[in-house]
Order: sequence, then C-alpha cells, then structure tokens
Amino acid sequence: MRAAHTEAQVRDAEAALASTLADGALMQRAATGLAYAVLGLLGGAYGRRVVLLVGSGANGGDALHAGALLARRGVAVEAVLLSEAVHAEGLAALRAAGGRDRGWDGTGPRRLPDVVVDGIVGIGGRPGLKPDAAAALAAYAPEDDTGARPVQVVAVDVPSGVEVDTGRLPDGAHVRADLTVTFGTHKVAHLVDPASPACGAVHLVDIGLGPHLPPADVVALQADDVAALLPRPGRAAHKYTRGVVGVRAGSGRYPGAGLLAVAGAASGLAGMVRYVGDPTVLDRVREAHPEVVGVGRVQSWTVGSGGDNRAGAALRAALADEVPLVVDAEALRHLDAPVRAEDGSSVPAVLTPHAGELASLLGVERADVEADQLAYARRAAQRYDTVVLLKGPHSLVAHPDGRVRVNTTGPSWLATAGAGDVLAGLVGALLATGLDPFDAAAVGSWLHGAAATYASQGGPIVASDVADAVGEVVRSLLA
Ligand SMILES: NC(=O)C1=CN([C@@H]2O[C@H](COP(=O)(O)OP(=O)(O)OC[C@H]3O[C@@H](n4cnc5c(N)ncnc54)[C@H](O)[C@@H]3O)[C@@H](O)[C@H]2O)[C@@H](O)CC1
Ligand SMILES: Nc1ncnc2c1ncn2[C@@H]1O[C@H](COP(=O)(O)OP(=O)(O)O)[C@@H](O)[C@H]1O
Ligand SMILES: [K+]
Repeated sequence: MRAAHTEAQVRDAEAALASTLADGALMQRAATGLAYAVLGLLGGAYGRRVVLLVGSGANGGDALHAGALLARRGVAVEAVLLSEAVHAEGLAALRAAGGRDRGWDGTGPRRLPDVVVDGIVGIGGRPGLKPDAAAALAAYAPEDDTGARPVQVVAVDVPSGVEVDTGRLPDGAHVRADLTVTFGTHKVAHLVDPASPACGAVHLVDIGLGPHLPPADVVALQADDVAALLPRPGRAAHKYTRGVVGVRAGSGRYPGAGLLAVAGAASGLAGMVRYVGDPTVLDRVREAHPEVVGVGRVQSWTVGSGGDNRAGAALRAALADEVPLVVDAEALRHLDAPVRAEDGSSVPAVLTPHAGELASLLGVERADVEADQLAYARRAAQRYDTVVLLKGPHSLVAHPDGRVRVNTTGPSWLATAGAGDVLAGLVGALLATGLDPFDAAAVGSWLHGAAATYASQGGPIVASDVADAVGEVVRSLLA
C-alpha cells in the first residue's frame, strides 16, 4: 500500500520522531537520500553541474545539505538563494564543501546545468511561486513551446507551488519536476490529479517516520494489496457460491456498450453473468459470450452503460433487488441522493462517473471537478452516501467516511471509447463475488488499468482488448 499523508500528519510525526534524535538528524537523512537520487540521475559526479534553487525554509535546507554532499563528491554545485534568510547550517555546509552561492539578480546562467534542484518550498509552502522563483526557474530550466526542457528538474519533497494536501494546482506558476524525492511518506499531491503529473517520478526516502504516522486517508493499492483482496474459488465452489452478476446495459442506440459491460463482467471472476435488456443486444451478447444467460437471481447488478431513456427504469428494477450495484453512465442521471432502495433501506453501490458526469451529479462545472478531484469525489460519496469511482488518469475511489483510494495503473491509451463500460462490468463482477463496494471499486479499477497496460504494450488499444487482458493480469497476480 502506498500511503499519502497530509502536511499536519507529517509535522506531528516528524516532531515525535525528532524528539528521539539529535538535532538536525532528520534533515541529514532527507538530504542524503536526495543527494543519492540526484547522483543517480546525473549518472556520475565529475564534470556534472547542479543548481539549487533555495527558499527560506527547511526545504531549502534539505537542498543545501544535499548540495554539500554532491559538492564533496565532485559535482559543481551552485545555490541560487531566493531569500535573504536561508537555512544557515545548510549554507555553511555547502560553502565548506566547496559549493558556490549567489543571490537572484535576474540574470540567468551562461551555461545551463544538468540538473536543477527545487528547494524553493516544501510542505510549508503557500500555493504558487513568487515572481523571483518563477523567473529563476525559467532561466535555469527553460522550456520550449512544447514544454520540452534540456535540464532535468528534481523537486525536494514536493514540486514547489502545488497544493500539497488537495492535489490542486495554483492559478499561477508551479514547478514541473522530472523527479520528486520525498521523505518519510508520500504526500497527497504525489498521487492525486491534477498535481500528480507535476511530480514526475516519485522516489520515497525512508527517514524513520513510519512508526509515528497515523493510518492514511489517501492510499494507492499496489499489486500485493490487490492480490490479497482477489476472490478465489474454494474447493467446494459452484457457480452460484462464486456469485452471479447481472448486466442491464446497452440499448438499440448503443448496443456495443452492452457487449463491453458484459465483456468486463465475464472476466471469469464471478461464477455467472446474466444479461437483461434490449433483445437485439441480447442476441449479440449470446453470440459473443455463449456462457451468458438471461433473467434470474443475481448477487449484483451493473446498470446504465450505453443506456437510453429506459435507464431510469433499469436502475429502479436493479435497486428493487436490494443487491449491491454499479451505477454507470445513463443510470447516473436517475439517481436520488442518498442512494436508497424503494423501501428506504440503503443499498451498497458504486457510482462510476467521469468528471463530466460527476459535475452533473453535483450541479457544478466539469472544469471545477477536474481542478479539485479529491474534494469533489469525497463530496459526491458523502452526498450519495455510497462509494464513488471518479474515472480519469488517476481514478479516485471515495468512501463516504472520507477515505480515498487512488488508482495509478493504466496508460493514456486507456482513454478510449467503451473502456468505462468494461470497468462497470468488471466492478459488478467483483461485487457479485462478495467484495464490499470500496474494495470492488479499487480492485476493479486497478485490474482495469493493469489489463490496459498489458494489452497496450506501449501502443494503441480498444476497449475489448482491455476486457480480454483481465484474465492474464489476474493470473499473474495469483502466480
Ligand atoms: N516534515 C518532515 O518530516 C521533514 C521535513 N523536511 C523538509 O522540511 C520541509 C518543510 O520545511 P518548512 O516547514 O521550513 O517549510 P518550507 O521550506 O516548505 O517553506 C516555508 C518557508 O517558505 C516561505 N514560503 C511559503 N510559501 C512560499 C511561496 N509560495 N513562495 C516563497 N516562499 C514561501 C515561508 O514564509 C517559510 O519561510 C519539507 O517539505 C521537507 O523538505 C526534511 O528536512 C526532513 C523531514
Ligand atoms: N488519460 C488517461 N489515462 C489513463 N486512463 C484513463 C485516461 N483517461 C481515461 N482513462 C480511463 O479510461 C476509462 C474511460 O471511461 P469513460 O470515461 O467512461 O469512457 P467511455 O464512456 O467511452 O467508456 C476510465 O476507466 C478512465 O479511468
Ligand atoms: K520543493
């Protein structure tokens, strides 16, 4: 499990740990990890040039101490001091190691460095960059019109300027890193969009914080977590004990969505798949998936993918069964908040909106959702009193109690028509096996992204390729 903590949680844990250690020991651990990560990126020390952009706080202190270590190894290190008052010990260490420093006077370098280290601000930073910091960054790590850069940027702890606890980007400038070296635990911005791409690759340095950290509200499941949650048929299993998933999706207008939702549901994880809906879709489903049967009892429903104006009726019919369900696409438009069965009892559900659909659910603009995904996913989970899977490059699975699981699997090629239908069927199948909605949504989303990676191999895919690859991903997890 990759855990992401907030600034306040990190500060409390750091205070508890620091009280057991000599002064400055924590910063030394952080700076040493940072320096070795930079050395790795440089591929050597002699003849390499590193510039440190240094702000007023401990983040700048980390950069200066790491710079001292790099200078002792033979790297040419120059610190650009963006504040009158930078970390004094760090600056003394850099100078003693032979590193140079200068203030920012608006003039850039004669020759660009190999790496720029962003020690402008860390978890104590306010969003955005001051004009001096933005100008120094542009001078030392210039970008062309396409955003390409000849210089690699390494962020200390977080890319300066991003909102650490929310994953939001500021209105103004922020650092865009190739590598972020963070300490003790991940921060929310490392996982959550739109901030996470600004971090580049994220490298975690162990500084001994672990025992002092509380359970994280924001986590990302890893392969071993998913493997542990996967349903496995017992020796005495039969198709009904493994769970039956029903699919009410597709329509005369969008028959393919019905087929794709069935393809996701027919991943082999549940014992049986039923299709209920448009007769022309049913014929095509039977042709493509001879194992799929019609009306009968189910342990879960997937409703709405590619639906038409009958999606509301399909949703009501599914809710009446009072089994867990996935509510996708068209069916989302017919939901009441909170999600309840007709008799008012709560029904375990997973809503699977993309940003546009989540915006409609909450009566806000799509751009607002995209800018503040964590907050809106949580708000929807609370308002609908159910698990919400907000789909995107890093999908979020939000629980009404505030916990969030971020899914980091899946290539950009997964942004292809019908991929969401496959996901809805897959999560429905996992619900049928007995996983609770929070686990089913997180496991389904992880498998879906991993299957896309497996099918893509770095190239284009279509939605049915993703469904076809789920079995292979499950097999490799179980091996
Ligand atoms: N908390 C921890 O566990 C550890 C923290 N360390 C480092 O300490 C950092 C936190 O240090 P600090 O609390 O000193 O805070 P920061 O270094 O993140 O920044 C705070 C300073 O920057 C100024 N500032 C705030 N926003 C600004 C902006 N937008 N532009 C320019 N200046 C701005 C503030 O006035 C303050 O002086 C962490 O990110 C990490 O790099 C590590 O040394 C070791 C372990
Ligand atoms: N840029 C991206 N990178 C990775 N995965 C993505 C990206 N954009 C979308 N996805 C994933 O692709 C799927 C698209 O689903 P959806 O938006 O419902 O499309 P459709 O309705 O065409 O099926 C979701 O699982 C989503 O998480
Ligand atoms: K930083």
